[in-house]
Order: sequence, then C-alpha cells, then structure tokens
Amino acid sequence: YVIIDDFWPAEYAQAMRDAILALHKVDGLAPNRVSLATSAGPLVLTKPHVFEADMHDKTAQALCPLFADFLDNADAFQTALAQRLPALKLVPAGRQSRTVKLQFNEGGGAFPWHYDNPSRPNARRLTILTYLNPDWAPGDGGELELLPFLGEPTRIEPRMNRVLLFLADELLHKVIPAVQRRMVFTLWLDGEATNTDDVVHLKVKHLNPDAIPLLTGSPLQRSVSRAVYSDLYEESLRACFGADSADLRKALALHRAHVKALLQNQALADFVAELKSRRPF
Ligand SMILES: O=C(O)CCC(=O)C(=O)O
Ligand SMILES: [Fe+2]
Repeated sequence: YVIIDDFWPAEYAQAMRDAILALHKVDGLAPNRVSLATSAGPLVLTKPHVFEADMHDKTAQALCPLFADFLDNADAFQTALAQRLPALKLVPAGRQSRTVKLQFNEGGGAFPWHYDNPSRPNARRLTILTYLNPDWAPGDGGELELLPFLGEPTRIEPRMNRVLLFLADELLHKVIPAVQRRMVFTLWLDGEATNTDDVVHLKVKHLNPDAIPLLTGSPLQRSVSRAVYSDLYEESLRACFGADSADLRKALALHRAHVKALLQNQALADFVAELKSRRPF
C-alpha cells in the first residue's frame, strides 16, 4: 500500500468534503447494503451507521455534480496511473471501468474484514481512498486497518486529504468503528486481468509450505483467508453489526458455513493449520 498526504489541491479536497456533507443533508446517501449469495438465495445485510452513494447512480449524479464530473472526467488520471503502474494491468480508461463511492459514517459505523474484490464477477484491481476529515483526532475511531496475509496489521488514520492506494484483490482490511462522523471518497479501478483462473482456484499443488510466498503475494490468499483468520473475521462482524442483532447472526452463520465447507477437505484443513501457525499474532 501507499499513503500520500495532501494529495489533491487543498481547495478541491475541501470541495469534495462539502459535496459529501451536502449530499448527506439532502438524504442523498443510503444505508450500506451488501448482498451475499447463499444456497438459499441472496442474503442482504445492512451495516449500521454507514451511508453511501455510488456515482453510477443517476439520482446521486443529479444531487452531486462535483463527483458526477469526477466520474465522467477521470480518464486522464486513470490512464496516467495505468501507465505508471503497468504491473497492475489496469484498464486504462472508460467510465465503466471505475467506481466512485462516497461514504459517511458515524455513531459506530464499521466494516468487517474484507477484500474489495472478493472474487468474480468483481474486476477491481486498485482501491484509492481519499479521507476528508480535517478535525480527526485520536479517539474519534474510523481508522482503517490493513492486514497483509500472514503479516502484521497497520492502522491508518483517516486524516484530511490523505490518499491511500492498495490492491483491491490482495489486501484484507477493515474499518474500526467511527465514534465521530467521518467521510471518505473511494475510487476503484478495474484490472484487465483480475480473477483469472490461476488466482481464483486454489489447487492441490498449492497445499504445502513452498507455496506460501505465492499466497502472500497473490489474490489466491482469498480462498483460505476466512479459515486462517476466522477469529478475527468473527470479532470484526460483531464490531460492525452489533453484539446481538439479526444481521450479526446471519453474517456469522454464513462465515462459519464457509469455513466449515473449506475445512471438510483434510488436505486443506492441514494446510490451514500450518498457515495459522505462521500468523505472527
Ligand atoms: O472507509 C474506509 O476507510 C474504507 C471502506 C472500505 O473498506 C470499503 O468501502 O470497501
Ligand atoms: Fe474495503
């Protein structure tokens, strides 16, 4: 990941913050809803105290010209990034290859551990967050925590005009509950080669310690992440959905079913035990 402070011209960052606040005032942000596929059909969960707008949405465009313009006119920025980061194989241009999301949280709003690109059909390769909180102070919460696979976690403070870039399909992260209101603008750029067969399907040849360096540097890690970090996933689901809510029970049940299915394969279960033993904490 990369952190760049004072990324945007100061007046533009302030205008971005004002635009999100204005959208919040006219109820232009909707509760965060995530739809998860289950054997019984889609399951929709709502993250409490997290409000969002996706700028591909026509209503959001009408209410928020600054970010509608950003979405329309980000080709030059996207092309420049694609050229400077060729290894990422970013789609070089095109409104449909990027997502602009505005987010506002307060009163405990949090995100559990996740990858921004969990698997197909998602095509995101790069996450670019812009934090827009001039008054942020320790104790306000809302830090982003990054967890490189089998590495040490890092906490990032959501300070004004701080931009954070990381790989959408390779970096596990969560948001600590926000005590004070907190605003973020997220830009996701799609890749030309995300979720190819070789990073989606874990194979028998990967189930040994020699393959660990491959997992730590590849989206393949997603196949085993929930099992390796099961305790952390559960703790973060509680922080997000509240200690005792219907959505927490559903999210926990889904998480546990996923882990159980993985561990039914003995070779995989042994490998997960090995990976767990290599966690530094
Ligand atoms: O709010 C943040 O800092 C990050 C939010 C996030 O992880 C997401 O929208 O996927
Ligand atoms: Fe995320």
